[in-house]
Amino acid sequence: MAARVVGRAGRLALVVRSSAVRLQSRLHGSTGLRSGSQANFFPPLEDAMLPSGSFNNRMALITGGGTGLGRAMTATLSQLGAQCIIASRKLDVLQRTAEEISSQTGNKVHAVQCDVRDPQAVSQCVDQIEALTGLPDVIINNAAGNFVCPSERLSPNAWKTITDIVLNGTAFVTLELGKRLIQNQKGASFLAITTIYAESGSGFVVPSASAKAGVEALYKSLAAEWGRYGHRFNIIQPGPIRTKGAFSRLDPTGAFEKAMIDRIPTGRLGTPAEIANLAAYVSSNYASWMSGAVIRFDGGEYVSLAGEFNELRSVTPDQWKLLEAMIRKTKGS
Ligand SMILES: CC/C=C\C/C=C\CC/C=C/C=C/C(=O)SCCNC(=O)CCNC(=O)[C@H](O)C(C)(C)COP(=O)(O)OP(=O)(O)OC[C@H]1O[C@@H](n2cnc3c(N)ncnc32)[C@H](O)[C@@H]1OP(=O)(O)O
Ligand SMILES: NC(=O)C1=CN([C@@H]2O[C@H](COP(=O)(O)OP(=O)(O)OC[C@H]3O[C@@H](n4cnc5c(N)ncnc54)[C@H](OP(=O)(O)O)[C@@H]3O)[C@@H](O)[C@H]2O)C=CC1
Repeated sequence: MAARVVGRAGRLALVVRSSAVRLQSRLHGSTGLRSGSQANFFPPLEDAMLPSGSFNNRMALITGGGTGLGRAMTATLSQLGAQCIIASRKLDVLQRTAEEISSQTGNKVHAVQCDVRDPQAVSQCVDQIEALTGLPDVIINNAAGNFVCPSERLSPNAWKTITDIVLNGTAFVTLELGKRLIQNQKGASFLAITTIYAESGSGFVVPSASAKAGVEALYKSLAAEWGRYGHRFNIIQPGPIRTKGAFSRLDPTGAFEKAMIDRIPTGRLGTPAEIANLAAYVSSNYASWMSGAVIRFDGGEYVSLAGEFNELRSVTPDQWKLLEAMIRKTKGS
């Protein structure tokens, strides 16, 4: 009896699987029933969302602001009136970005070299910022390092490099600025950019997952402790958004991108402008009651990966009739 049930279930699974695969390949190539078409429902809007002038007379520090998502956040804040400071290791990249953005927005963007792994360099960078603009009102901890690697291949220095940039770097920048802001009785909005796997953990990016989880604990803890000094601490967990920095280190051959898009319910990657709008909102006075928040911004990827039954999206209506009939026939346990 048991063998008959297993046999029938096995045959059904095969039928369901093979017809789903046939349908998938007819509609969308070899994999992914759902990629592409539903993205039309979710077009990305690229223009700045907040009223112009929302950041007038405000200073914003964005670490890693020379490239990728940090650059997009800088462009949006600058467009909305902020004077921005971007900081990272490569001064030439920072200077190019700063010139490009200020020439478009008419607002000054300053470039300051800083390796966030070095607490002394961070302290000197903050000295420079104080001299250039005064202490910032907005701090976005966006700088990061990452690469995919089986954990058994990680050297101690590989582990240290990622955790130093992501966790220690964020802590050094946050503590240095926090202490000086407290001394000067000035409030500020702190935002950390983490990732959806800071919550779940993920194989093959273990130093990054561990360090990003640490950043989330740091920001939630300080949200509780430093509200009394006028500081807000929030976190954005982005899903996949194409940048050279991330994609060259996480998907160097491009082999995983389609599978990744297929599992995103909104059917597409995010865009830098979309996350820049969210970061601007969280950092603005429109969000002055938001602190300790963790905002997942991933097109639905996290819940899509988490739900055990989500693969049933590929079951067709005819197959559902068959499945329902089988389930209804079952009596007792
Ligand atoms: C389908 C998937 C596609 C995309 C997925 C998209 C979204 C999913 C969620 C994504 C989350 C993304 C999170 C991110 O953080 S993306 C940000 C990526 N950007 C960067 O990493 C920019 C900065 N990175 C760097 O500068 C370098 O990559 C590095 C290595 C982090 C730091 O450079 P540095 O010069 O300081 O360090 P090195 O001396 O080169 O290396 C130090 C140490 O690490 C070892 N190492 C380096 N690379 C590797 C590697 N690929 N594999 C294993 N080990 C590596 C290196 O050998 C050194 O160790 P020792 O030899 O000294 O022992
Ligand atoms: N793109 C994506 O899909 C996702 C990105 N994220 C997060 O978004 C943020 C931005 O990533 P993204 O724009 O994609 O990638 P980038 O590689 O473009 O950005 C990383 C930035 O960090 C800076 N940086 C690296 N190491 C240091 C250091 N030691 N000191 C100071 N700055 C440093 C780099 O500048 P420099 O080399 O000049 O130092 C670079 O500008 C990161 O926090 C990342 O973890 C999270 C989830 C998904």
